Amino acid sequence: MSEGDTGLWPAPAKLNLFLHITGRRADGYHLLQTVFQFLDRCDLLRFEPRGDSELRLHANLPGVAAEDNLIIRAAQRLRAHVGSRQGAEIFLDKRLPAGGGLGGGSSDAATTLHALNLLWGLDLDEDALADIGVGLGADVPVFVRGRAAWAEGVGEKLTAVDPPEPWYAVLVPDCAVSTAAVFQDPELTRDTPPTTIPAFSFRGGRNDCESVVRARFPVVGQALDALSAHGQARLTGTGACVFAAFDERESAMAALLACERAGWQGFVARGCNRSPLFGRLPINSD
Ligand SMILES: C[C@@](CO)(OP(=O)(O)O)[C@H](O)COP(=O)(O)OP(=O)(O)OC[C@H]1O[C@@H](n2ccc(N)nc2=O)[C@H](O)[C@@H]1O
Ligand SMILES: Nc1ncnc2c1ncn2[C@@H]1O[C@H](COP(=O)(O)OP(=O)(O)O)[C@@H](O)[C@H]1O
Repeated sequence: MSEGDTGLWPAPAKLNLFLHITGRRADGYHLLQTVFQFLDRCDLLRFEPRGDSELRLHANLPGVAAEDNLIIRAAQRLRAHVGSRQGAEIFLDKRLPAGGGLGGGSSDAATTLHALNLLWGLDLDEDALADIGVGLGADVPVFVRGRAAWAEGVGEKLTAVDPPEPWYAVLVPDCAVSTAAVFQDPELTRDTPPTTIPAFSFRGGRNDCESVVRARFPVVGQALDALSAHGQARLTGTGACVFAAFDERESAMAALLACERAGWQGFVARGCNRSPLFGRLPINSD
């Protein structure tokens, strides 16, 4: 798929600018406070109608069966919600690392909900799509709504915010971090006192998962240390990706190049408070 193809739908990455764990629900899920901001780095999807009820996925994502892919699961939930049996041919050009804390799977699901809502003429509003999305994962609603957000609860209670939109150098350590394993670790900090939006500085911020991830996945700690030589390095989500913010693209590129010379892989991307998906959608384009 080439980016000039007008039939392409972007599914952007996100960063967690900070992540505090403030408690735990009776069902074991953790209560969080976090800020989500999008990146202009995206997976690309294409959707074509079918004359039958088949949902077919063509994806360059080895290791994830089509029926487990959040794209197919999103399409099935959407159909179940409206009682439709419409089919689709779906193409995924996976560009974001999977399982890196960049939310690519959740973002693919959100883009699928918006695109099939349009393709199938369902006319569901954003609230309905976000409700369908939260059943797929706590991160899906923020991608459906497409606005940088302060998030609470398990990540589904969203308040739109407008942090600075810096350039980020992102390192992608060669390891997959299991979100469930991090949340099960007895050493995890679970009692950070809740803070408020006005009290929070969008420039800084701590990730409560960092010490557990450093202990379990030394390569992530090494990536944080490598990037720390150039800026304030943080973990996104439960990792494995780490990032640092820069005012200028050139500074982010210089940091990335220095890390690449030391053997790391990564990319530079711009922070966006409006999801790149909004450039594609006919709704909410105010
Ligand atoms: C913590 C975040 C921050 O963005 O991490 P990343 O996935 O982005 O790294 C996300 O909210 C993750 O959301 P998501 O990736 O959808 O997690 P899920 O699949 O719903 O949950 C995976 C497992 O993690 C644990 N879990 C997840 C979220 C949460 N608030 N509390 C939890 O305890 C649960 O054990 C759950 O079984
Ligand atoms: N479309 C998809 N893209 C990426 N991962 C997917 C997708 N569908 C299902 N998955 C599964 O979800 C897991 C988490 O994916 P992802 O959202 O990329 O990471 P994270 O939750 O760390 O931000 C992957 O390891 C993979 O097993």
